[in-house]
Amino acid sequence: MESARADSAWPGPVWPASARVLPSGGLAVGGVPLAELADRFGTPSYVVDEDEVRARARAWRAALPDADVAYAGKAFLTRAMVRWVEEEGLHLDVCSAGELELAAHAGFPGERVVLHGNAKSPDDLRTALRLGVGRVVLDNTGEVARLAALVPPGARQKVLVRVVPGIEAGAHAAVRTGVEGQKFGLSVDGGEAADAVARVLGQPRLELVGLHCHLGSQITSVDPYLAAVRKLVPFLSTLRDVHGVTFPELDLGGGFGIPYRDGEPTLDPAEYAARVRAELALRCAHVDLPVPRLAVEPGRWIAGPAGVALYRVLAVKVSGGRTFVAVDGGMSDNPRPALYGVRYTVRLAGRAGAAPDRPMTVVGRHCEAGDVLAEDVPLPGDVRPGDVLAVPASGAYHLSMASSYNLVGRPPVAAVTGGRARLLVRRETPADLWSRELPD
Ligand SMILES: Cc1ncc(COP(=O)(O)O)c(C=O)c1O
Ligand SMILES: N[C@@H](CCCC[NH3+])C(=O)O
Repeated sequence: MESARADSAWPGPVWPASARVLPSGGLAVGGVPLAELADRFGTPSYVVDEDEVRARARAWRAALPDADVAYAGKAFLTRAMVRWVEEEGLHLDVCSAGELELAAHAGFPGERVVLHGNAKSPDDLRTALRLGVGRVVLDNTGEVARLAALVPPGARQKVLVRVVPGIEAGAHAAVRTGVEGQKFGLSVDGGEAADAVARVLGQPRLELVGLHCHLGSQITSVDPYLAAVRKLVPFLSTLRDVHGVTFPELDLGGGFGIPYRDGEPTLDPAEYAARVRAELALRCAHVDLPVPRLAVEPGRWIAGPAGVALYRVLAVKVSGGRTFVAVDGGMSDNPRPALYGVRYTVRLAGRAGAAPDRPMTVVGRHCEAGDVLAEDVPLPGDVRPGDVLAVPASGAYHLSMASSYNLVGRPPVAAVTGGRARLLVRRETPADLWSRELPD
């Protein structure tokens, strides 16, 4: 293998820190050339840089050593990922019995798991109790009695109540969960949150340890989190006045944004920690409340920048004055451009040094015109079938949102570290796809 060396101009912040341009012009991540990975594991495929995941998990632990940092598994979850975040001392946020079972199978301690969901099924709740999850976040009033009825006599389940602070934050309407009038949580202003708290306090088998809110996703400023503190601390003070109780925990959720293209902002954990801590201390002092222990739930911020998606170019054509580069994946492995209009960076993996001098539109192989991976991105004019394209910031909400559309099969995941690659998840095969069908 060629030895990797740094290049001054790029790779930039949208790539894993280990990304290097090799003397041949190829791009390597984790010490492994991406073109080599494309040959070995096929395309499309996802590559995840283990060291990047671990470094990002550590950045949150270092910023908030006295808080619980729960990795939001919905962003990207495999057994290896569960082990990495467990070893880095994180907690884990799950939102289904499936994610919970996977975490348990990978040996993640139940006590460090928090279960979310606006519509938890009886199976979700039973599995949570069976596996001994540390916290269940209640999201509707009906759930209070449903959960309490499942807790065995003599036991108590720790819970939080998810509240809606009425704060607008997040990159797209579909991922704004702190505003009124959407499906998550219980409104502070509307009185539903106070009602739920009263109900939980009336359930001897539930132990209410605090409030939870999650504002939304891809948030790049700390300001909305400060606004959440300013909203929730007075509410905690009212609850103390009404019920005579104070709660030891406050979970402010996740949503921390990352860059998808050069020059885009990211949220800095150290800045978040300093400003949120200061605001919390100040607001609690104002109303004479003990400062609760903080919890945060980064998903995208930890997994996103660690992932690179690889595609092989199948066709290049000019049509209607535009150049289309068609690849062997698409909206089945990355629905995010279609869902949220996200714009990605694209480079040639094998000829990374070639000047990206023409705007081209990278499209997938699926049966709809909206199957566009990257619109008008600069690529070298001589891009041709057989070239491998690398798309950074593909670690979060790619595999976890992949589908079997057109029975193309979901891509494999290869982990890289220290110049070695290993397959974590194999490619979904046609047999996997039709094996669930019953005989006629
Ligand atoms: C409750 C909760 N916590 C954490 C997250 C993680 O979000 P992100 O990946 O944007 O950090 C989500 C998803 O938005 C969520 O719903
Ligand atoms: N799935 C979204 C984010 C939603 C986060 C989960 N609550 C994305 O791809 O950006």
